[in-house]
Amino acid sequence: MPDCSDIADQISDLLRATLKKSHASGYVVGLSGGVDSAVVAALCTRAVGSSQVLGIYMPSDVTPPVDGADVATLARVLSIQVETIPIGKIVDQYRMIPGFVESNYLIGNLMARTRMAVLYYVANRDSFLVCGTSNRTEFLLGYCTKHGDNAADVQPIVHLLKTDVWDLARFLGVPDSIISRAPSAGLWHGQTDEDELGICYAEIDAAIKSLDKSGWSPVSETEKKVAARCASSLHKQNPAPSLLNQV
Ligand SMILES: Nc1ncnc2c1ncn2[C@@H]1O[C@H](COP(=O)(O)OP(=O)(O)OC[C@H]2O[C@@H]([n+]3cccc(C(=O)O)c3)[C@H](O)[C@@H]2O)[C@@H](O)[C@H]1O
Ligand SMILES: Nc1ncnc2c1ncn2[C@@H]1O[C@H](COP(=O)(O)OP(=O)(O)OP(=O)(O)O)[C@@H](O)[C@H]1O
Ligand SMILES: [Mg+2]
Repeated sequence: MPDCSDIADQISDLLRATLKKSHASGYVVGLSGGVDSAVVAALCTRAVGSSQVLGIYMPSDVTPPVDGADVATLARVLSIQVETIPIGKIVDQYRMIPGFVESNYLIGNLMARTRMAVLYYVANRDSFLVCGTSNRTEFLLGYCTKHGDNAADVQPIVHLLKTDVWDLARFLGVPDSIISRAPSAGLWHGQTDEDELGICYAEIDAAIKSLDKSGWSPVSETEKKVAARCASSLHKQNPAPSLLNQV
């Protein structure tokens, strides 16, 4: 991977150019206490200044208090404003759907889409853009809620693997408590990315690098698993199939 300083400069250029072209007033970022959103908030601050960055912390009924503490530490370090918008009661309203089925999976995806709706509400309210936090590993694996946490106006770190995001976090001075925590979507108690995916990020990223080199011809079992997951979630990356181009 190129030098972190070059990467941060390139991303800052993208963020400045996107904001200028849009005539928007700043960036809104969903802050979870996790490393992806922390890195994105740090990059936005570096690019456009802390007064043009607004963090939104959206705890649910299953959010551990440590997340809020890490968000507060990050806000202090970056000197950015953070609004807390709890989503528990909003998500609860979905239970009024006739025949509602209670499951971590269904509620989890509703939470991710609720956070997306809140971020766009704030963007509309303040004439801001929603800054995305997807990294290349989760983008390729489709490890995200479609039209939920992957929905944004700009995706500054989507070309970086998760292991590269950790390097960039260290370079940017993201607090250690955030860098050292296990990645989690936080959609249910005890959820971690690596448990749900069944492979650790170091192995996934090594497989992606090897696939990049071989032109995506998988050899090892891990490469086969990763490639299969990527193939089955391509619909999350591509525009919805339509006949538009045939008109
Ligand atoms: N072939 C196809 N062509 C077009 N569309 C297709 C499709 N197959 C499914 N779909 C659509 O996609 C839907 C399934 O996708 P989706 O709704 O995303 O749901 P799905 O991929 O099943 O679940 C989301 C996964 O991402 C994880 N997640 C979510 C949010 C945040 C994070 C995080 O790391 O922070 C992780 C979550 O824990 C879960 O494992 C289907 O219900 C259908 O509407
Ligand atoms: N409690 C929350 N409050 C605000 N935004 C959230 C919350 N939970 C998730 N999000 C948003 O959803 C995004 C996707 O979550 P994801 O877990 O992939 O990233 P992360 O929490 O920043 O880092 P990590 O993957 O290491 O946990 C977050 O980056 C953030 O923008
Ligand atoms: Mg997280």
